[in-house]
Amino acid sequence: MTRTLAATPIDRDAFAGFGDVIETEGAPDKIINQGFCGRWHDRAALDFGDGRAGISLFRAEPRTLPYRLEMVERHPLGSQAFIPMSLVPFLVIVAPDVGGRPGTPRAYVTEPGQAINLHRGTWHGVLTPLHAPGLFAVVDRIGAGDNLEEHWFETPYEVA
Ligand SMILES: NC(=O)N[C@@H](O)C(=O)O
Ligand code: NI
Repeated sequence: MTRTLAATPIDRDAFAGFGDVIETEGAPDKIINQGFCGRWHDRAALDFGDGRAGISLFRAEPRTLPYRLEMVERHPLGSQAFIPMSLVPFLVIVAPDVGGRPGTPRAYVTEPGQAINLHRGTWHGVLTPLHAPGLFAVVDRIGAGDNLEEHWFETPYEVA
């Protein structure tokens, strides 16, 4: 048995309680490099607590919809940003915290060129590409301590 969860286009305001949508939206904050480059400056709330920032590369198998969501996780000690290395959409699943457990998840699909940053402690599905090559830069906390808490749903969701 599963529960259905509809994926919708990601909305910056709806996502704000969970994280940041990182994109070249509107005019750049600065024009740099002799006018050849626009800078959309400081677009995510990064938080690494007592650790440090790390950049890792993830190559994840693309998934297809409907996607079976069995687990969400959270990183209590730091934020985590998913930055696709190709201009393709990916699936982002987050959930509110309800008394230390995830509430009803929300599923979003990004636009090509968008990246996301999950705020510290946000319940989320693991990195979920929808298209090859599934290559992402991930900016998250490097440091001591247990920075991973998982929650396995008794009844999985079918994300479509
Ligand atoms: N485990 C790991 O490094 N990645 C997860 O945190 C994830 O959200 O994909
Ligand atoms: Ni994670």
